[in-house]
Amino acid sequence: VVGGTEAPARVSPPPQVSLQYYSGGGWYHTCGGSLIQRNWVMTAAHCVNNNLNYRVVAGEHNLNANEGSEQIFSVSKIIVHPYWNSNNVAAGYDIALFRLNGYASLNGAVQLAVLPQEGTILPNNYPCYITGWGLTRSECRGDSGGPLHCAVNGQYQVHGVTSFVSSQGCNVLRKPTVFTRVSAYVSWINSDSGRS
Ligand SMILES: CC(C)C[C@H](NC(=O)[C@H](CCCC[NH3+])NC(=O)C(F)(F)F)C(=O)Nc1ccc(C(C)C)cc1
Repeated sequence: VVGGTEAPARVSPPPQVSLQYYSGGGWYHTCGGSLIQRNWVMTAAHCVNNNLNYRVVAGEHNLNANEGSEQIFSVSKIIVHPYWNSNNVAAGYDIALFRLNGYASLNGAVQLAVLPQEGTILPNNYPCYITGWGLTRSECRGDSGGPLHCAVNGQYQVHGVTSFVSSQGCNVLRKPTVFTRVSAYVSWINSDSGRS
């Protein structure tokens, strides 16, 4: 995130998770995600590389410190939207679901995302914010897949999944960040993640 501020610890705990991959003996943050059920995470399809071994960390605040609130899960299943085409991010469908090998405990640091009503489109200039551990200067890489939080009737909902920015970088005039509109995928999410 460019021009952001550190999240107030433990205040309105976001459903933000860190998606990490294993390489050369260590785990690396690669994308954000949102906890949508105790054992399901929603992220961007462009975050998925089938050659990588992933884990999900919920209750993460400082990536480089163990703060005691972290809950770490391996991933038992990855569902990428069937229409996702990695050669055409502009076409959309940049959304994927990770099933966790366990159930997150919900507490002060770990909460579920509230998804919007199917089809909801917020008015222009509606105030929303993004969270993530992405880079804060050159690119914003690492924020991909993370949540766009918008308050509706006093309740924060995850309306977007961070998808892409201009190839000139993250904070370019007249080149807005593009999010996958979650409300267009609510039935797909509910059917694939076994939600009622
Ligand atoms: C150096 C970085 C900033 C390049 C930039 N990267 C991105 O936008 C990446 C991944 C995009 C998925 C497609 N591979 N996403 C992000 O950085 C995110 F904004 F999500 F955090 C990009 O590819 N942008 C892009 C890609 C395709 C288009 C088509 C619409 C032409 C436009 C911009």
